[in-house]
Amino acid sequence: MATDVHRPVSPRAAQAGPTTQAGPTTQAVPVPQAVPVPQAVHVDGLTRSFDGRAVIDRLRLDVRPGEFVALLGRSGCGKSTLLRILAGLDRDIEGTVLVPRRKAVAFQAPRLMPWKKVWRNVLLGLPGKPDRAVAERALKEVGLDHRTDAWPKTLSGGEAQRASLARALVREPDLLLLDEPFGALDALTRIKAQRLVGELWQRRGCAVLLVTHDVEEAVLLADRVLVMDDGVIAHEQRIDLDRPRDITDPRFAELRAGLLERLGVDTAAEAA
Ligand SMILES: Nc1ncnc2c1ncn2[C@@H]1O[C@H](COP(=O)(O)OP(=O)(O)OP(=O)(O)O)[C@@H](O)[C@H]1O
Repeated sequence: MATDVHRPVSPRAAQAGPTTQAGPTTQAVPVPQAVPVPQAVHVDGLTRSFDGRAVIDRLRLDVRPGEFVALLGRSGCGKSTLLRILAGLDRDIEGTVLVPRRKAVAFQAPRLMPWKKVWRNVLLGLPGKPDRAVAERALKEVGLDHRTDAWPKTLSGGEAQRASLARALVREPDLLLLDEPFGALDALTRIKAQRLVGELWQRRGCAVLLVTHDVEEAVLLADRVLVMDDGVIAHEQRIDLDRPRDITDPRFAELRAGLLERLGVDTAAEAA
């Protein structure tokens, strides 16, 4: 797997390491290079400051190839900032960030170009001549091939989000970064979209990092749930449930309650 290095890393640091503690900061190198690493994501000593305030503070994180990781945390704790850094959209950082070259990102807003038909939106930014068949295959995978020639403004919210997912899939990512992709969807469409992402992940085998506010969604989909606080990964919970997951399973409820507690939500008050 070809890897983008956003900062230098020693061969030792590129090995699998602990995931929840901060490490030393390294010097910046402007040119990304390809190196083989055993992780889909390796972050060490990552710091990102805005106006002198470190929103991310010597953060450490590893994600294995093919692993599904969900990232929770209170509003403003830096989840989207971390995702943008992993996507290569923000390079004003200190520390080490290694991510696969093949990565794709989908945001809460589908970000489709209104003047391009759905299939052309799916291929947006891909090098080479647009190949409609490639777009059609991805649209079929997300159940949207019947809207191949539609204009974005005629899509429902759920359809637009599926088009956005198709755009991510055509990149054949080793790492799929999802920033609240279901946040704007109604409850039923959201459940369908969650299922779809779960299926796509199992079929594609890529690593996924999902930023969400929804604890249930995190427990439903992820192998591991991380809670971000004070600029670091403050808590990590492995989800040891078989798939497909049953939200009525008492263990599911237990994991959900434990995470809510970590997030400072009073579950007794919630149940009342
Ligand atoms: N470009 C920027 N300039 C200044 N401050 C910023 C910038 N981008 C993010 N921040 C600040 O960094 C902090 C983290 O923002 P971020 O969007 O990463 O939080 P988040 O955890 O994703 O929040 P939410 O869950 O509400 O989406 C916030 O205090 C935000 O105001």
